[in-house]
Amino acid sequence: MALIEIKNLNVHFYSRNDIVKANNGVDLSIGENEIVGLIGETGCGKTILGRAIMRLLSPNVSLEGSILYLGRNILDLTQQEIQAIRGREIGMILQNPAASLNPVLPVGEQVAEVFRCHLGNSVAEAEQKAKGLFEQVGIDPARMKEYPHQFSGGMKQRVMIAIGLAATPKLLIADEPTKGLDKERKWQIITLMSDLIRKRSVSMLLITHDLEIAEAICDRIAVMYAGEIIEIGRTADIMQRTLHSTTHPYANALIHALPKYGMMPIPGEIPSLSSLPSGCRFHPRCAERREDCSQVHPEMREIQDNHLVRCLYRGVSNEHP
Ligand SMILES: Nc1ncnc2c1ncn2[C@@H]1O[C@H](COP(=O)(O)OP(=O)(O)OP(=O)(O)O)[C@@H](O)[C@H]1O
Ligand code: NI
Repeated sequence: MALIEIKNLNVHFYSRNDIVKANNGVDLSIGENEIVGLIGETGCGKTILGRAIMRLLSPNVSLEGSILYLGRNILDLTQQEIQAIRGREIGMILQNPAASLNPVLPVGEQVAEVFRCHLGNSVAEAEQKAKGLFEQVGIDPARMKEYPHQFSGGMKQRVMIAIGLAATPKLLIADEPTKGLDKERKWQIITLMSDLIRKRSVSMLLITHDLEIAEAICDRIAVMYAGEIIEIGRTADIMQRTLHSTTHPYANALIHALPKYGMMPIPGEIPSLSSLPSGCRFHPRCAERREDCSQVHPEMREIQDNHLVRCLYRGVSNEHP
């Protein structure tokens, strides 16, 4: 059984003037010991998907579909039930570490708290375990008494990783864990995270803009566009540049936007989630669009083993007539 099985998830926000369709018909599974990357341009709905799994969404939301966690639908759980899962079985590292840490509590306390509250450890046990964890994430335990403002961005991110992993959850949702870090720190953090996760057999949903990071550590990659998953498959199959005929034109464009592949900007504008384009949502920006792409909304199609693409023409034998 998959750890997480998301089926036909719709997450829509209702405001006075419009409906923001942040997630549309999302299907995604995460297996045990698996790292899945969720990539896509800003505003496409990645964070919302992560927050939906944790049921951390504002009250103006409408949720449809299901998110099965070990067979139980998270969307049907009571507040009490979901609270027992949050932090304990599913951990989350939020996008902004500065805002997620408590500014008036020493960092050591914030890690020890997880052991006390979620695992019922005594104060002494919790402190001991927190100390061990600080060593594992590369922070001198002597700094446990310090406050978040005394830490650099990279060090704060290490504290967040310690908090996220303290209870050894089954799944860690990491939302842009390397945002704002320089290149060297970015790779330090990502290597640290993937090592700790693999060692503890934790699965991870890694939300990122950074395709190179996703390529380096993910088993599979899901590409999101305008609230939909438009391609999902094994990392090597997604990143395979020479197989253009099997990669979604949008995923292709993302790959070619990487500095090492020519830094080609993607033309056109990111669509608004409150007025989505007809047909294929990418068609207004797609260099390969055909006539019916503006009318027919493509379904996900398996074009290779475990590789699905939402495009009318990819992988179809008459592609180059
Ligand atoms: N409570 C809300 N009410 C209305 N719209 C919302 C709400 N929360 C998020 N949105 C909208 O949902 C869309 C998707 O946001 P989301 O944060 O998931 O994007 P993202 O892919 O994570 O982008 P980024 O890469 O910039 O973090 C955005 O257009 C955002 O404005
Ligand atoms: Ni986000």
